[in-house]
Amino acid sequence: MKIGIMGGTFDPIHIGHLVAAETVREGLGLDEVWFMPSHIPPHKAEAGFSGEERMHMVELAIGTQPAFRTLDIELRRGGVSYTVDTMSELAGKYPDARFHFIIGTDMVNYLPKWERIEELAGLTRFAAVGRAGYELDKEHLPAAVAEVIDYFDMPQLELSSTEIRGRLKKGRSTRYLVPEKVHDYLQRSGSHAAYAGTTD
Ligand SMILES: Nc1ncnc2c1ncn2[C@@H]1O[C@H](COP(=O)(O)OP(=O)(O)OP(=O)(O)O)[C@@H](O)[C@H]1O
Ligand SMILES: O=C(O)c1ccc[n+]([C@@H]2O[C@H](COP(=O)([O-])O)[C@@H](O)[C@H]2O)c1
Repeated sequence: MKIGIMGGTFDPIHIGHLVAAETVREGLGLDEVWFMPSHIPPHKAEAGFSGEERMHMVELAIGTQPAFRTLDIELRRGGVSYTVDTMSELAGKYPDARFHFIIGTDMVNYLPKWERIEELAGLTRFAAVGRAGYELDKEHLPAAVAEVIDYFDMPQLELSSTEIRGRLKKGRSTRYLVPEKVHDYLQRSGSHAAYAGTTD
């Protein structure tokens, strides 16, 4: 089995995440992509939506693609979600699977700062998808890391969860930027009000 792991904070999930996952699924001929919300992201502020809410929105978002699944391993483990801990747990649980961890090119230059990155590079390959404004730059990476990165072009979507949260805060529309069911959930859950006091 060839499995893509789409890790993220998903605060909330948006169409950029889905296009990234679909691009790599097709490009590598993956059997499945597992969407994995982090508990506490290693290098950024804690999410505004709870883990339960973020997972629920991921479920709503991936509903119609049979190759997409959710993975709650990091939410269940708790604490800071270091990818190396997750991938070594997955390697033990699924010895026959080959994993491809999907990241935007914004994350690539930053890989050397990831927890125990050389160990992680022995546990998974990375599939980097083009993110608007970020060129892939493998030259500054340690060889062991550069070797395990595959690159895929995707339509550039200049979109982030930060943009979605900003819109929610201002009461602006998020329709079409997130899947319809996520949009409806955000409307119903009163998240405009929930985000009114946050700072980003
Ligand atoms: N528009 C996009 N195009 C390509 N990749 C993306 C896009 N948005 C996010 N990603 C990638 O998806 C993964 C998970 O992203 P994450 O959940 O942190 O979303 P984000 O939009 O970057 O969030 P935030 O704005 O809160 O930092 C990361 O590897 C990120 O690079
Ligand atoms: O393990 C690390 O040190 C590490 C550092 C930064 C990001 N990650 C993972 O990369 C994925 C995308 O991160 P983020 O912060 O954009 O949500 C998510 O699964 C994070 O847990 C992992």
